[in-house]
Amino acid sequence: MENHKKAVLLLADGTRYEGIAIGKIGTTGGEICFNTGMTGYQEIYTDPSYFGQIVINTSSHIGNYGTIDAENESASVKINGLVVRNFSDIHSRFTADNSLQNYLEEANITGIAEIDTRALVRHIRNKGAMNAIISSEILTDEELQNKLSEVPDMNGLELSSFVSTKETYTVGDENSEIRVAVLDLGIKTNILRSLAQRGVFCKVFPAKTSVKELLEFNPTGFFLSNGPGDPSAMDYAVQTAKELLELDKPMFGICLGHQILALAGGLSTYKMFNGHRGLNHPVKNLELGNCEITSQNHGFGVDRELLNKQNEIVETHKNLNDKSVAGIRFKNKKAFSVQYHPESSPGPHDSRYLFDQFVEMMKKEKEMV
Ligand SMILES: NC(=O)CC[C@H](N)C(=O)O
Repeated sequence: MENHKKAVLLLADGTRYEGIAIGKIGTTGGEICFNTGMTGYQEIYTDPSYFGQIVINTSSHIGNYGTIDAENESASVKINGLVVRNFSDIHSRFTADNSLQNYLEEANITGIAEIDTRALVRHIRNKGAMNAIISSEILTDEELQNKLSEVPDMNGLELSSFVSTKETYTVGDENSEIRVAVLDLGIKTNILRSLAQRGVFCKVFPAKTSVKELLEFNPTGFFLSNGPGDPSAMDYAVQTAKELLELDKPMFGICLGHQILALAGGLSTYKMFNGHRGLNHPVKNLELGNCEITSQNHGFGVDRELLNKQNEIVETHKNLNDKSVAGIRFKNKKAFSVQYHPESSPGPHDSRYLFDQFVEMMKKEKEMV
C-alpha cells in the first residue's frame, strides 16, 4: 500500500478522517451508508440502488478476490464512492479478470482506505444518515466544505431516471407463455436471471414508459424493480403502478418497486434514520410463520401507521430487527412486494420462493395450472 496517495473523508457534521487513496484520484460526494455483508463487494458496487451513495464496507478486507466481469449486477459501477478498512492491491482467485484497484480506476470511482470503519459506522449509527465527501486531490478545508455543500440531500431525490435503461431489451425464452413487463427503476441483473431461470420471458422498459406501451408487449404480469433515490419523489412511477393495479394482473415489486407499489395503494414512505444494508437481516413471513435471512439495501421504508389504518393492503413480512414493514400484498388484487432482495446477489437464497410465487400466480392467470 506504499504507493497510495493520502485521502480525506469529510462528513456533513464536520467529522474528518484521513486515509489513503484507492480507485481513481479525485473528489466525490454522496450520502454515506454502510453495508455489513462479509462478501459480494462487486455485486454491491454495481447495484444501481446505490447510485448517489458512498458505501462503507464493514467487512475489513476488501479487494482480496479481485473482480469478475460476469458478476456485475448492472453494466457499470454505480456507487459514488467507497470507504474501506484494509484494501488489497493484490488478489487471489484464478478466475478473476481484474484487481479491484484497476476495476475502480477504470470505472472512475474514488475511494479511501485505512479508515477505522468500526468507529465510523458507530458514529453514523448514532447520528443517522448524512452526506459526505471523499477527496484524494489537494483541497483546502474550504474547498472540501464547498464541494460537500453541493452534494444533494437524498430526501426528495429522484434518481431512477439516471440509471434506468434507455432502450428496451429482452431476457429469457421468447417462446415462453409467461411474459413479464419489467419497469426498470434501476434493476439488478440477478432479478432478470431469477425470472428467466423460471421460464419467464422478460421485456425491460425505461422507468418512464406508459402503461399503454407496457401493454403492447402483451404481458402476463408486471414487475417493479429496485432502484436508487426517494420513492416519494417518483410520482410518474406511482401513477404507472396505480394504473397497473387497476388492470389486476399479477404484479411483483422489489425494494424501490415495493415502496412504489405501497405509495400507489395509498400508503406513505419515510426516510430511515439508518438504512438496512447487509446480508443477514431476519424477516418473518407473517403468513407462514417462517423466518428468512435476507439481503437488504434500503434507506427508505413503508410507513406502518397508514398500513394499520386501512384494509386493502395486508402486511405479509416483518423485519425482525426493528419490526419495520418488510412485505405487503393487496387483499383483492394479485399484487405483492417485499422491501428486501430475494435475488440476493450477494446474500442468502432463503427468499427465492417469492419468484416461484410470482410465476405460480402468472401460470394461474394463464390457466396453465
Ligand atoms: N434497493 C432499493 O431498491 C432501494 C430503494 C430506495 N432507494 C431506498 O433506499 O430505500
